[in-house]
Amino acid sequence: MEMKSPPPCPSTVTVRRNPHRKARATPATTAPQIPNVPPSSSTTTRDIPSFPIHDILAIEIPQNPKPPEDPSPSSPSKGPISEDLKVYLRIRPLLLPKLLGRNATVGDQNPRARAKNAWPQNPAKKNAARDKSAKTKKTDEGCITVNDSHSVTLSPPLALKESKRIKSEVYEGFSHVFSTESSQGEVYERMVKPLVEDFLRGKSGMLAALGPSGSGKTHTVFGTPREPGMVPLVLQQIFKQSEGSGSKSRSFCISIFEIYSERGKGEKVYDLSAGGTELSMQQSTIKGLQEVAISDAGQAESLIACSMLKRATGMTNANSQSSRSQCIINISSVVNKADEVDNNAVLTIVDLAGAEREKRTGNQGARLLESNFINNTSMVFGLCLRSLLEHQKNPKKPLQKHFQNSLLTKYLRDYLEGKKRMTLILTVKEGAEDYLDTSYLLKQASPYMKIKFNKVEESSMMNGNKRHFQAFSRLGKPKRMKLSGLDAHVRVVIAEFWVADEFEEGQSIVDEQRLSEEEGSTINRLDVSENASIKSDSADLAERERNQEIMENIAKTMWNFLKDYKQKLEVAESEINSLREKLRTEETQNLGLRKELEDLKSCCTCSKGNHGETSIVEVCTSSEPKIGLQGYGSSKIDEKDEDLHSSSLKTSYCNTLEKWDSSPRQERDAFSQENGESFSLNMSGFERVEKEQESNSTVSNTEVEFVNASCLHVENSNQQNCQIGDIFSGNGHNTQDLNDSKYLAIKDNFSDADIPEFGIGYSQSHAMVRSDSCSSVELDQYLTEDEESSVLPASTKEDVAFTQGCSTPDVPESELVLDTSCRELNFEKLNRKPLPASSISTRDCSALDVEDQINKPSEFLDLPQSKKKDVTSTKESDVDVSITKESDVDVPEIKPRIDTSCKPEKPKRRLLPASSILLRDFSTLDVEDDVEKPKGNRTGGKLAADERKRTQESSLLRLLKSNLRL
Ligand SMILES: Nc1ncnc2c1ncn2[C@@H]1O[C@H](COP(=O)(O)OP(=O)(O)OP(=O)(O)O)[C@@H](O)[C@H]1O
Repeated sequence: MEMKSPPPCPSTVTVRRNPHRKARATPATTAPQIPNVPPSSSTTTRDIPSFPIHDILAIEIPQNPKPPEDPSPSSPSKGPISEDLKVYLRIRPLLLPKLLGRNATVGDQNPRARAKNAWPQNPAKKNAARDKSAKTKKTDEGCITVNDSHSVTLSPPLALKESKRIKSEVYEGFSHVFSTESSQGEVYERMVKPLVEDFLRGKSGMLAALGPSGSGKTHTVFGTPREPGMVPLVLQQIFKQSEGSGSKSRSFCISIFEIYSERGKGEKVYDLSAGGTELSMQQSTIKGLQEVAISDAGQAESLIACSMLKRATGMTNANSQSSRSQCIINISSVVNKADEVDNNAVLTIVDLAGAEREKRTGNQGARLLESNFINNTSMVFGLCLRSLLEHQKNPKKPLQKHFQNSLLTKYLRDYLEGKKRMTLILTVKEGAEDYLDTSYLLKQASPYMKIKFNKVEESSMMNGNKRHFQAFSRLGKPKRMKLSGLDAHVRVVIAEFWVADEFEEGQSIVDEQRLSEEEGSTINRLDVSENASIKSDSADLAERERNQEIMENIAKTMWNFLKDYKQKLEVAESEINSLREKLRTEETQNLGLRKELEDLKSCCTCSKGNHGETSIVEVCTSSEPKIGLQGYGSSKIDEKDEDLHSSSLKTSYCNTLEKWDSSPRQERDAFSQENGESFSLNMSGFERVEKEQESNSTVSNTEVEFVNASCLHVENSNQQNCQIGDIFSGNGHNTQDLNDSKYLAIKDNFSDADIPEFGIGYSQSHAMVRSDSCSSVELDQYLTEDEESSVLPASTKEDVAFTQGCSTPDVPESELVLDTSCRELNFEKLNRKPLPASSISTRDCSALDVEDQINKPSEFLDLPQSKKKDVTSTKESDVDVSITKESDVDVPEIKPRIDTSCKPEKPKRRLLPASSILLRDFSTLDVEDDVEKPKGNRTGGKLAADERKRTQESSLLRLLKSNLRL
């Protein structure tokens, strides 16, 4: 064994304390220099321990606070006590030439151990090399010395010390410092074995190796066949312990993958197991990562060896086989028996790619890009731990999410956030040329020793399913946030999707978690049952994640659909509101129109009430025969009535016309002449009542449906007898155009031989002619009802509406409205003051003195017969003749109304046509006066005629009185 005397104590030593850095003189506490023991054989090294002078020195100087005792490998867990992050430090020894091999790079070679060139050399060069070797030997004495098992002293190289006056620094607080002489076994025993035991007890853990390139990370983790690393030793320990216990209830799986960035284009995950391909990472889960079940350590070692052959490595100036990727190994234990108390756990071992300095490695091109990725990952890893430390120191300081910046930190998120226990091993090189790398690492990593883990006593169930359980939490929160705007029904529907698929497992986990919190001992049994399904859960994890994505898509789709539907509903509602507004407006307008219509109707009704009443033209000189024409108001006109008037009257009209036409013209003329004065009312152009009503709503027109005579010719003698004339239908005396003009001729023939001829004709088809002009009927016969039949033709009797109540011959209730709006009256030849009926509107005539009416036409009677013809031949004179009878009380109220819209020429003399007598409200009528008062020229002064006249008057008086009694 090669013994080496301890190096001379430096005058001043800088001891680095975490977090304080204080340089102080520690002459007595010089870090014990671990003898540079050649790693010949581990067995030899263990058999012959080195001189314990360092331990003795460490004991004598108790100034430094004693680091926390490392838990005994065999000591059980002390429960959920907060533990500090364990940080170990391993110092790689300077490699001997024989260990480096022929292919060793310059960086790997120790100048002292460099193989000499077998060929003879130039003496000058040989001397120069000797000098250089001597100088290098001086500088490579080492920059780091182990003070004790928990502290080291980092001494800058002489050049730096002289030039930059950098002082030595003491770094203490490590869980353990493995000197260059420490073997793999020792490292395992002190550092990894506690993790393995916890792992076998169901505690998950992680071991991560950090350090500069070539510092021995890979060597520590994987080792060599001769010096197996931590992974092989873990596997050996696992199977050894399992075999020792004789229990086959536990099975183990191993998975290995790497995170690599080729040429710095991005991080990728590769499965390093057999048949492994590129993988993808979602959140903290590697999708498709193979877990290979292992049954013994040899199988596992061969598997790891094969995996390491696939790992990305490269040659740099710092390391001939420099790792270019982050390698992660997961060893999981699965408990097969339900009654097994032990828990399931995962032990993760991470071999990080070493940080590199460009000057040191000399990387260029793709290698330099890899260096950037490696350094970036190391930096992110350190930032996460620093953030965790600061967060633990000051809880108000939020925990930064640096883990998002690299896949490695994403995968190790739970560890980097202090949720799982983690162990770090820092590897450094003792060479002086590695001072900067070592110093940088120690400065950065030494504070991590203050990191604490408060919840390391998690159950295996929680460990194994925590991520799974958190996945449920992460699954639910964002969806519920998104679905917060949905109504309850949709939420229920979506929740059913979740519940149906995932709630069963989640609920069981939740229940068991609750039980684990409430019942500490019972949780293990539940864990056993849960652990039985852990393997299937992990196998179904990908499927559940896929279901999760599907459900998220469904939720998004439903959300978008409901959003669009809501918008459409809003639009529809707005349209409905607008339509409602329009409807209200229309209703208000409609109401207004209705009111206006009602007003108009009421006005019309009033007018109709005044004028639309049943009008009856009853012209009779005695009770029988009576010729009455009933007219209806506009509202009461129907086809029946129309037919009545049209057909019946037409018949009579035609008959009359026949009679009239058949009579010789001379006779007619003679008749007119014989009757002396007569007046004619020329009424023409009456339209149907309905048309008139529609056109101008002239009530008077509507009331005279049946009296649409173009001309009303009343021939009246000067006799004072009631004039019961003939209403001749025809175009005046000319009967050529019967439709256009008609005559209403009331002829009062006072001669006994003469029979009053009464004819009413109205335009077009409605014509009524009661004419007996050609026949003479005695007045007695006329007045006698029995004789009526003989006087009146059958047709006439049928066609004419009789009003039985009217016994007063000359006092019928009638209303004569003469509309002269379109009347064309020819009064040019009216020299004898004829009073045309058309010129008289009886509508608003409140009263009319019958006497005057009877008396005044006397002048008209003086007209020559030719003049009369001219007057009565006027065509198209619109005359409203309304003859209304409301009561049989003979109080004639003649309401002549003259529509002056056309302002016809006012007749010089008023003639009182029979049609102008408004019998409506005819309250009083003094027949005697009527008989007596008529003035006019009597054409004949025969005594016999007077006698008959008196007889006639007396008869009429009797008749009138009888009617009045009725
Ligand atoms: N403790 C040790 N004892 C003996 N040899 C060691 C020790 N540590 C490392 N080595 C050797 O040093 C060389 C580099 O070690 P290693 O490859 O493990 O460094 P590294 O930190 O992994 O480098 P990189 O980060 O570049 O991968 C290897 O040849 C290895 O055998």
